[in-house]
Amino acid sequence: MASNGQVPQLTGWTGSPILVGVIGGSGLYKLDNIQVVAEVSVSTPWGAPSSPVTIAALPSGVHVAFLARHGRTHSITPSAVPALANIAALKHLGVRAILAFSAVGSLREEIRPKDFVIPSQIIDRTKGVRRATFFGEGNETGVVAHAGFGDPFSEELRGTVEDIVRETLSQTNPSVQVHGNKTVVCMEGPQFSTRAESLMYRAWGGDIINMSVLPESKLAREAEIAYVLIATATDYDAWRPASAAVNVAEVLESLKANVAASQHVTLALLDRINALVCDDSSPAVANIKDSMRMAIMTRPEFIPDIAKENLRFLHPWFARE
Ligand SMILES: CSC[C@H]1O[C@H](OP(=O)(O)O)[C@H](O)[C@@H]1O
Ligand SMILES: Nc1ncnc2[nH]cnc12
Repeated sequence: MASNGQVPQLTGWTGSPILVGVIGGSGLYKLDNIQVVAEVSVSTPWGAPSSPVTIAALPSGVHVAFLARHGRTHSITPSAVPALANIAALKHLGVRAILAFSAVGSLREEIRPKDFVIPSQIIDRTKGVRRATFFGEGNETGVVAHAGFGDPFSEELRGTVEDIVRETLSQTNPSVQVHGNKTVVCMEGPQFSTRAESLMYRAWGGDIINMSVLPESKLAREAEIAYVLIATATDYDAWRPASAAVNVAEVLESLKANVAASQHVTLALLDRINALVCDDSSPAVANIKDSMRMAIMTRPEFIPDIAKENLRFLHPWFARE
């Protein structure tokens, strides 16, 4: 913070690369108890992110980045989140790992409202209205890439995040349970599901449901960023016959406690995840780095210059081939 108490507003970041980014979901619009050192308005070839990126300094001196998915005033619908700009902005700052928070509905009795879930799989129920790739659309028409997405979350970080979340909450929020290896259904929204849909998602093997993990996680994969979802349950969606179907009032009731717990969890995670990704040879970094080079089908001489120029924002190696 500047000596006049104002946070410097920047248009770019010239400090050392920021390795860990946090995307805050519903209710989580800022990080508490971490010193904010700057706010950066990053402009990307895919437009402006949902909010300026807050740069914060941990007591260790490590810098981290924070972005509010729906904007700081929650004014962006799930379908309209500028996910390409959000991921590109974080990548441009140097981010190698994203911890993405999300409020979710529970499709299982044992996942109770206020519990935390670190999922391992996704079922896509979005409706094709969200641009879901950096390759082959918009100014990037003419370059085709197929990223691997069989394991949609970082397999190298997911278990560690789950352990740290469990360890932290056992001290700060002992009644909260932490669930791993679950499947998140991502629906379009903004309306919640019908009871029939909710029952169908259970039959498909869905454990939790949100409106946000796609295309965010796909774009992170294309940006070669390790991505982990930290889901906090707010409700039982619409599948329980004897209970009212989910509504916003019910979500808000759990959200306050979930956000307070998420702040504890974030503080505990940031230094440790940063330590895991600061080494180039760590599996979390090495296993994803350059993965997109192998995923591009179009020969470099056929890729339009504008596409190369834009994609260089994400992958500096791109236009030089
Ligand atoms: C407020 S209920 C529906 C809304 O909440 C979740 O948002 P986020 O993932 O950003 O926490 C869910 O995905 C919906 O967008
Ligand atoms: N039941 C639900 N469906 C979709 N997104 C949600 N976010 C929180 N609860 C949800």
